[in-house]
Amino acid sequence: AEAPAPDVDGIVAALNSAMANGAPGAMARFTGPDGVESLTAGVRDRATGAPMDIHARFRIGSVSKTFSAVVLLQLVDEGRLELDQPVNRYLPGLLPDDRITVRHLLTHRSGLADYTNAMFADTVPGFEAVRNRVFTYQELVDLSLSEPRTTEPGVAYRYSNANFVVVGMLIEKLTGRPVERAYERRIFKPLKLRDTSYVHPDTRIKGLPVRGYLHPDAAGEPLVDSTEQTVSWAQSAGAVISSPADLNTFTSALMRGRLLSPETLEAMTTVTPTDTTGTRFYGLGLRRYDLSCGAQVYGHTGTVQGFYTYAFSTRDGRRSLSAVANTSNHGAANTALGGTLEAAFCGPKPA
Ligand SMILES: C[C@@H](NC(=O)[C@@H](C)NC(=O)CCCC[C@H](NC(=O)C[NH3+])C(=O)[O-])C(=O)O
Repeated sequence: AEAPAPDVDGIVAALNSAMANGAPGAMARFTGPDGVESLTAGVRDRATGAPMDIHARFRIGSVSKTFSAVVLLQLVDEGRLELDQPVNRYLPGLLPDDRITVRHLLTHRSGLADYTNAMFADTVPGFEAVRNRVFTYQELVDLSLSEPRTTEPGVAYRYSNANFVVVGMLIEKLTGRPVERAYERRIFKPLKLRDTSYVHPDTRIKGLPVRGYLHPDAAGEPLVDSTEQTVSWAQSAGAVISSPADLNTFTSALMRGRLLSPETLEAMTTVTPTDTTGTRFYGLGLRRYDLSCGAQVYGHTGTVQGFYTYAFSTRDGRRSLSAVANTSNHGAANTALGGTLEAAFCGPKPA
């Protein structure tokens, strides 16, 4: 059946709802067979009042995990490593358990603890303590290993940033270059993602920035401008900067098979449930959301101080939606922004 046209009013309503729940601004960009819809609401800068701008750049958080997964899977396609081999075969002595495989990292089934839970237990103090820090990959792995494993390898899905820190270490070991070189040569340049960059540990967003605002835990406390930070606590798990159009291009090109072999893309999109709702799944560095109309969309969400992002595409790559709100730790705003997915991919709600 032909896909429904996007519900543009529904997308706008979701952006306004994100603002009603604490986001200074929000925007969404949909690409489909009938063209592009670019929608903005509110401001990208509270101090100047500059309106949200569809060409502005922002921190995409864990959508970076999909970029990292693509690079590692390209190395699998090139025969440089195998998914079911132990991580320790490629990074000798790194992990205390030889049973943890490369696939366990990409599926969040390694059991490596997520050090960000402790790091950001107190949102603003935690952020201020690390916003200008530069961590080595090893320091982040050590933070993870200082906490107990969360599952026996392969037994259960336990989301952890540590998994994609190790993915970054694998990329640098196998390519002999910093991870940003791999992103640039293998994804940014071939897809002409001119608004997309990996500038760690630089703290600035180059080009036209969306400024991000962090809500303190205590209600009523003023927002914190969290735009400038190293994101060194995440790196290959969350430090990419991009734009709505580049995220549309990336998710569509990925699903169209422009970045990986058919077999590896098939492996990437082979998912298991992440919860009991029957609508949320994870493959290899990739989420699948099953929407109310039956549409299945593939991509990732991203949470980094001051920014919440969705970047999803249909399996055929013909339709894609990217959306961002410039606040992060107001769950209601994040859920409201998620309404853009239903509106974009399912069309108007039946009357
Ligand atoms: C879950 C999300 N993961 C990511 O994007 C990664 C990079 N971010 C995190 O793990 C959250 C870090 C804390 C954010 C902070 N929260 C707190 O400080 C809570 N006390 C904030 O909301 O900005 C994803 O995969 O979609």
